[in-house]
Amino acid sequence: MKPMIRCIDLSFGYNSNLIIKNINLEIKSGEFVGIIGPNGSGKSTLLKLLSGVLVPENGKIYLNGKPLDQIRIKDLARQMAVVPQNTEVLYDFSAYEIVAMGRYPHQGRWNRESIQDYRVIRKVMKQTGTWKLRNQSIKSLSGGERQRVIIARALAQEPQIILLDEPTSSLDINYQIEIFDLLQELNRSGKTIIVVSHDLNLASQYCDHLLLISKGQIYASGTPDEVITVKNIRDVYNTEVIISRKYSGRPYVTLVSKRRLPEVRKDLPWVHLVCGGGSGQKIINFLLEEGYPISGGVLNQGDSDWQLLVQNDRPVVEERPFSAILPETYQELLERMEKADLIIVTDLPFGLGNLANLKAVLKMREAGKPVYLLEKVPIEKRDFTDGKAREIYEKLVLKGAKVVESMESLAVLLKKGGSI
Ligand SMILES: Nc1ncnc2c1ncn2[C@@H]1O[C@H](COP(=O)(O)OP(=O)(O)OP(=O)(O)O)[C@@H](O)[C@H]1O
Repeated sequence: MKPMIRCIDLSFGYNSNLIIKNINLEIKSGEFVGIIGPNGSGKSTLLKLLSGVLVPENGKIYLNGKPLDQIRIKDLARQMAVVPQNTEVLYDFSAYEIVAMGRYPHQGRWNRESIQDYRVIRKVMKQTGTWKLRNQSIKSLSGGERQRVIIARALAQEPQIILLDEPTSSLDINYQIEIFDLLQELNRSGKTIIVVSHDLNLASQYCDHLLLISKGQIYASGTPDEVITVKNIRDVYNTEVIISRKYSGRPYVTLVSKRRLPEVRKDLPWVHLVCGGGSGQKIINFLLEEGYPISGGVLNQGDSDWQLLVQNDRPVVEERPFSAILPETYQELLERMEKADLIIVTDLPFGLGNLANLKAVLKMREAGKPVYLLEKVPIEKRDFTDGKAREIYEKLVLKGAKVVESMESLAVLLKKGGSI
């Protein structure tokens, strides 16, 4: 599919100061794109270039294959609507009148409002929950209500694309969620949404694609999982964070004061985790927040536990997606496990592809390394190796590996020092 928006070598500066430097990007129809980045990195400037408010110094922008600078203003407004950062309205219009202004690209110079205009205005005001506010003065509305009216005005243009510059910046958390829910609904109904946001967690939760801007360039572009990583945030914001995936399944950023950063604490034992398929999420979150030095693996690239460890910059012994553990990876695993002070095995399913993990754990236990088996789901229910996994598991228990039934009791044991 052809991109809806395409930027080639885009550069722009106010005066002689280059703010946007050689940006190349493509946005497809139906995408929900978030533009994130620190203050002054150029997010609003990029949005203004995309909407044609600013003209690039160099490079080209195409909208549906046509150069943006060759599209007449009214035609552009039928395809693209903008919700600017400052939605302060100076005049005392009613909410209805504000939304009606969005119909201008569909009206001739002297045209009055038609039945069709009225129908669209009513539809978009109902869609945004603002119809009941239609006779109220825009000045009398709360920030959240006013923002929804401004979004309704954008929708009244009946555009394919809506660009929004920090639409939730002055809103409380309730309205923030409400606005992003509304954007999601609009996106699901087919609109392409491009939103600048300072809120990494809202952007991560709602957007399919993120552009992380740093010093006028795209530092990272991809899914929230690809972009929201400890390393990217450290590099671009110069800030330490912990990334977890507690509720939505999307990366969630927790800010950590540099003073109490639980960066790998040297006084805590090194924990190696054998996990996979999300079975390690809770324990990884706990260990990261407590500052344990941790590693994991063997994990297949792309696995959710692999993702969480990699996003948090922790060492992982990895294998290609869907590939079984190869002999050289097994060797690497043994070396990694040898360095650890203890090993935790979560209640992951075992198949022939990852059975070598369990073999390595047994080898370590035989050499005296403490091993904890976190077992909420019994091994019989997750053994897909015709009993081979169960056999190793039983040997492990015989050799003194400790079976722990809940994350909470494991946490208590670890706090006591973790030795068996
Ligand atoms: N009209 C202007 N004239 C001169 N410089 C400007 C103008 N608008 C923005 N700038 C400068 O361009 C740089 C990028 O600004 P921009 O508003 O695009 O950043 P941003 O990433 O949206 O920032 P923020 O998150 O603080 O809103 C900043 O250094 C800013 O001071």
